[in-house]
Amino acid sequence: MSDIRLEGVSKRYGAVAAADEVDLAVAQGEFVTILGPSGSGKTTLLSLIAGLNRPTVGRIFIGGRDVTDAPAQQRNIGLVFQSYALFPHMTVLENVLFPLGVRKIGGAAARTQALDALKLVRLDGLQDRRPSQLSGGQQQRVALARAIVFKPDILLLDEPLGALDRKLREELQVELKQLQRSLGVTTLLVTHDQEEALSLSDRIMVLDKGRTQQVAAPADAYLRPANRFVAEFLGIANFVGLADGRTGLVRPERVRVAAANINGGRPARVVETIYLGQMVRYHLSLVGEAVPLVAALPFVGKAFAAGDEVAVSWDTADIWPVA
Ligand SMILES: Nc1ncnc2c1ncn2[C@@H]1O[C@H](COP(=O)(O)OP(=O)(O)OP(=O)(O)O)[C@@H](O)[C@H]1O
Repeated sequence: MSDIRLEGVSKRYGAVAAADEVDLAVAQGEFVTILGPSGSGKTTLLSLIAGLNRPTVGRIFIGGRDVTDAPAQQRNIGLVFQSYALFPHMTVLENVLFPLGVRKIGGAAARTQALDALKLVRLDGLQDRRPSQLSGGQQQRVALARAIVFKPDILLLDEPLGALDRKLREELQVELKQLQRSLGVTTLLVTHDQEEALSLSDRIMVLDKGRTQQVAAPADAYLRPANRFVAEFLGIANFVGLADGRTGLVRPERVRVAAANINGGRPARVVETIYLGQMVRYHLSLVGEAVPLVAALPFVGKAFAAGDEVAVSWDTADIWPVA
């Protein structure tokens, strides 16, 4: 049974369809990420599921129950936003106790539950501090503890790591994934960060202008995108002409680059070499066709330089036709 189900959900603001006939089924315990550019309707979808907003048409089901007209407080959902939205005058513990109080859970039981949640997000020992005495990453952990402390059926996360620097963000991504898996809580995450979506999720949903472009496992969407928009949104996309007149996608990791005089391939010139640490990225131009091409290869101590003539090739199995 699906834990979250959207059936033909639309949300219109005048002429703008922030959500446009969206269907989605999220399984119990699944981690689905909603990905799309700014204004594509990601936050709108979360707010409809949370009950902070009503769809113009369509139905929303949680745990098989039609909640389309149910108020937010009847949905047992944990929410985390990019702005931590902690209560500044309360301690960490009081912040985490808050949703329990709302649910009439108090006393020693509540305290134990809150301290357990703080332990899960690795904040044990900091319960008496105020939010202003915590780092951004710690504050977001408090927000996460507050969202899980009452054992929600569903966790909705709207750009929860958006305000953090890259390194901390990557650390918290791993923690978030582990926490989600250990709790087994059905989770919907909103992000505009492709890497975050690809690395964290069981499935991703790509949105554009309120419409679903694709719902698929990360590797599927990356290598077999439903259309050109998804291909370009999920990473660097090389488009090559196919013999039958169609266009094919080849991802940079699937492009081989060799010295020009070695075993065939198509002649190309290196336009730019970008060293990325473990990887090196070549911006290439196919000779005679002026077709730009990007290749990403593991860096093994030696790289081609701008101006070098090289030979590029790829396996036909690595080409995906796109509309
Ligand atoms: N209350 C509102 N009134 C009018 N239009 C709105 C309202 N809320 C959202 N919209 C519009 O709906 C569309 C989708 O907005 P939404 O915030 O869901 O996008 P998003 O993908 O979350 O964007 P971002 O990544 O920038 O947060 C946008 O065109 C936005 O301007």
